[in-house]
Parts: sequence; C-alpha cells; structure tokens
Amino acid sequence: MDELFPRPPAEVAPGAVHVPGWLDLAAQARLLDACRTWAMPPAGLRTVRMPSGGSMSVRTVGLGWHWFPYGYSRTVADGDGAPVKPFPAWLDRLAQDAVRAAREAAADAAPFGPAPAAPYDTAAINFYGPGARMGMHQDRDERSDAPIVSLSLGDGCVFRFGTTRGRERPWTDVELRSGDLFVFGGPARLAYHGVPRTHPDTAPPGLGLTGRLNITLRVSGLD
Ligand SMILES: O=C(O)CCC(=O)C(=O)O
Ligand SMILES: [Fe+2]
Repeated sequence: MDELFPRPPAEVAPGAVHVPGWLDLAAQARLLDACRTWAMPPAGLRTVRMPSGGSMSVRTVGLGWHWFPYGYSRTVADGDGAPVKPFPAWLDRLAQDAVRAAREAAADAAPFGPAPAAPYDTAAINFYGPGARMGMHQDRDERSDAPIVSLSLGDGCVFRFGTTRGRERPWTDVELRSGDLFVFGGPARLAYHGVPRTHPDTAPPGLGLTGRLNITLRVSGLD
C-alpha cells in the first residue's frame, strides 16, 4: 500500500532499528500462510498461563523450542505435551537477512556486534485478538546475545521500547504495521519492551487477517 507519508527506517536506540515495510504484501501473505499451519494442533496456538495464576491475552505458538514461563523445552510441557514443530531453515535465512537490513539502516552498525555465528533456531508466533496486549518484559531466557528479530503482520500496534534498566520510562512508542521489521541487539538486546495496544481493523485489506500476528525470531543458544 502506498503511504501518504513515507516512513523511513529509524534507530530507536543504539542497536534497535525499525525498518517499516520490510516485507511486501506477497511476502506477508506467504508468512501468514505458514503461521496458519504452525497454529494448528498438535503443538499449536495456545494460551500461556503465568506462574502468578493469570493468563496472557496474546496466544502463542513456538517453533524449534517451546517457550513457557520461564524457559525453553522441546515439547509443549505446559500444554498438549506434543513435540514442538521444527524451525525451518528458510526462517533462519529470513532472520539473517533481517539483521543485515537493520545494520544497513542504522547510522552505525557497531552496536549490533558481529553477525550472529549460530543459526536462528526458535520462533514465537504471537496472535493478538481484540484487546490483547503484552506487558513490558525482557527477552532473557536465551543463552545467546544474537539480535532479536521481530516481524509484524495484520493490524498495527504500539510497540513500546524502553531501557535495560526497568519497565518504567523513558521509553519510545513505535507504531508497527503489517510488513514492518524491528531488530534489537547489542546494547538494546535486553531492553524492556511490550505492546500496550493494537489498532483494530488496520490490517492491509488484501492480506485477509483479522487481528495482529507477530513473529519473533531468536537464537536460543541451547542444544
Ligand atoms: O508482539 C510483539 O511485537 C512483541 C512480542 C514480544 O516481545 C515477545 O514475544 O517476546
Ligand atoms: Fe519480547
């Protein structure tokens, strides 16, 4: 979709880059198709229960490794017990391309460190229905400091990007839309972040998705 106002790439913090419209509509549609397959049981989309007793409003499915509070396993240990679906090699290539694109978009590539040595091997596919949100948190259950790669499909959202010090201000609110890429690594790798709200009915009409999907790609550092 043509934008009335162009959205240039933006470095939100050293090591954190937003690349608007990184995936064209055809690439978004292919990724959405794959997400629909991954969402199916066994080891499909599920609601995550937190140790506090609450549930996350976002529904999620893992690839490669299954994340649950707070660690990774090879089976859906807190769900149907099925083996987690494999992480396809093409998703690693997509993640490596994404990190390259982010480095190129950054004024200074140094904060990203060297290109990740290990392949990307785990994904979280997060589905945001009406009213779903994600509180401020760190991605810190990995044993690798490779950059986090985040792709968005469907409805837009507010992505809140804070500091490594805590969940509080200062933070930057970034609007993520369908096809956008966000990468955070180096000094931003452990920054707190969250999604306080989505914008219903803002998905590209041609995509055929109601709600928002986020695909987060990580290097687990596990074996
Ligand atoms: O939905 C998003 O954009 C963020 C997802 C996220 O932070 C996570 O899965 O850890
Ligand atoms: Fe996260």
